[in-house]
Amino acid sequence: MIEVLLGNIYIQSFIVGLILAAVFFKLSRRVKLNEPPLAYYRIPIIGHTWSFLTDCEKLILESREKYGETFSLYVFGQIMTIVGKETTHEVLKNDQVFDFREGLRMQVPLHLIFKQDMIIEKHVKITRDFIPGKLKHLISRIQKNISKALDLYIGECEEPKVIHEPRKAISDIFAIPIVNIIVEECYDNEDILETFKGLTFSIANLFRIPPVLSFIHPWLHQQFISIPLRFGWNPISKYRKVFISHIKPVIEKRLYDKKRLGDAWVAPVDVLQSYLDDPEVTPDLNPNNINYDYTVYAICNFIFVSMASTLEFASRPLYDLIERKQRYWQELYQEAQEINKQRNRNELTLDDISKMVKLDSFVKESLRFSTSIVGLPHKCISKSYYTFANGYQVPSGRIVNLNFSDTNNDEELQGQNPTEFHAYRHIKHNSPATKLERNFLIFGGGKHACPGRSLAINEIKVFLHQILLKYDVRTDIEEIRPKRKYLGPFPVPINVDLVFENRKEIVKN
Ligand code: HEM
Repeated sequence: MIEVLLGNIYIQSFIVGLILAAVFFKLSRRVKLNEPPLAYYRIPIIGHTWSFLTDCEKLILESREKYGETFSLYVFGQIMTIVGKETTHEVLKNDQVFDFREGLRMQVPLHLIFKQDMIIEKHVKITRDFIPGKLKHLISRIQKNISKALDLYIGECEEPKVIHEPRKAISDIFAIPIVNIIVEECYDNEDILETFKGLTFSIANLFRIPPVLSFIHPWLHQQFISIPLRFGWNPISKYRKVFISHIKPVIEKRLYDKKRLGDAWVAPVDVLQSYLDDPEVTPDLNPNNINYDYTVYAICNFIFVSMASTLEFASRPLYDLIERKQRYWQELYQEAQEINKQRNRNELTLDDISKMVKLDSFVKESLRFSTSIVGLPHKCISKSYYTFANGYQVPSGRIVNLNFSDTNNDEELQGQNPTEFHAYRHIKHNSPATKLERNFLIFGGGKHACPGRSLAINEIKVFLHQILLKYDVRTDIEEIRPKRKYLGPFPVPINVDLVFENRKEIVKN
């Protein structure tokens, strides 16, 4: 019967008419938006993808010049909007409309890796409470651990010592203080160190998978990258066993000591303890009743967020310093020595570290130069569309990227010669590296700005301070920067051999 009906030409025309009417009705109800100009491209489907990957700097600069502050590009099968210095803060401040986590999810489904959104929320809260509240206490441990790690991975260099793959050595050095902050007892446990680093790199590598399927539809890429996770594979599963075998005895001992000593028990100051203090994880202080699954995912989330960015950016200031050795090394050494003398070579306090103003400004300038050309993808999550203050409108679901180079190259925001590395440009504005400002975007901005930034900056400063006092570092390679400056929008990491030698001049009190 149905076949007969469908075979009838009148019925067929009626069905096609209905479908067309439905499509027309839907389209006519869609509000016509005043979208940002879509930059011209020659090849359909490919759009701007090729130039975005091979010469992003030129593509962004030329599009900015031609179309103004806000424009769109067609990359990997979807339109992305790029906003410049005027609109960047509108995106960062408006977290009800522009969501960075959702933006990241389009690339890697972090919510499936860490299982629950709640873990991410709690993690952010714990970082916000823990880092500023405890940094004063942690700074002593950070110094001891960086010093130990330097001894371990660089050591005494009576004779010049070549460090091959310094990026790896620097990651190893930074992993030690970070692990110590997460689980105090485990910082020198090799299995745990390897687990923490392995986990960070496994998740970070997922971001490197090019979203080729997005050429057909972005949804397909998201499904493709989620398939292994939906079928039970998870980068965390690989490390779970080692993790639990080491963390479980630590948790059991803490709970046992707490019960035994009562008020006399001094709780360790670390991230694990912040989770153990949560009644959801440890409802009755019973070691047999710990929500280990939750603890593992929560700690893994902390590891990934704190390690991935710190390890990514930690080596850059050292390379910048070596590249500009003639100009800055001696001056920064003198500042380090002066502060060291004032403290009688005792451990530094946070106040002492904040007195390293030249080093701080140097680190800030180095990080300013480490930002990608465009980045921090935010997804527009408003119900139907959003209208920017400049009048342009973007539909819900649109990815909005920030044009960092527009902010970085602006003379009004950065001062004279913004494209040149000028280490002390931030001193006169009394603007330390941890301060969130319109001209410094590496830590984002608004309500979701990085809550771990004071930890990261202090670690980098302590690391450089100790290097300056102990070593003379050089490279025998003439051009340390790779020929190609950017890979897509990201700066190509520098990783040339470094030669360390003990500093000949003895530090005198
Ligand atoms: C040089 C090192 C670091 C860089 C460049 C960095 C950068 C960033 C950026 C750009 C964001 C997004 C900000 C936004 O949405 O506006 C962010 C968020 C975050 N960072 Fe960092 N970060 C670093 C180190 C750390 C460390 C060491 C921790 C933890 C101890 C940490 C914890 C977090 C958390 C929890 C968030 C999410 C905040 C939220 O969603 O409200 N970061 N970070």
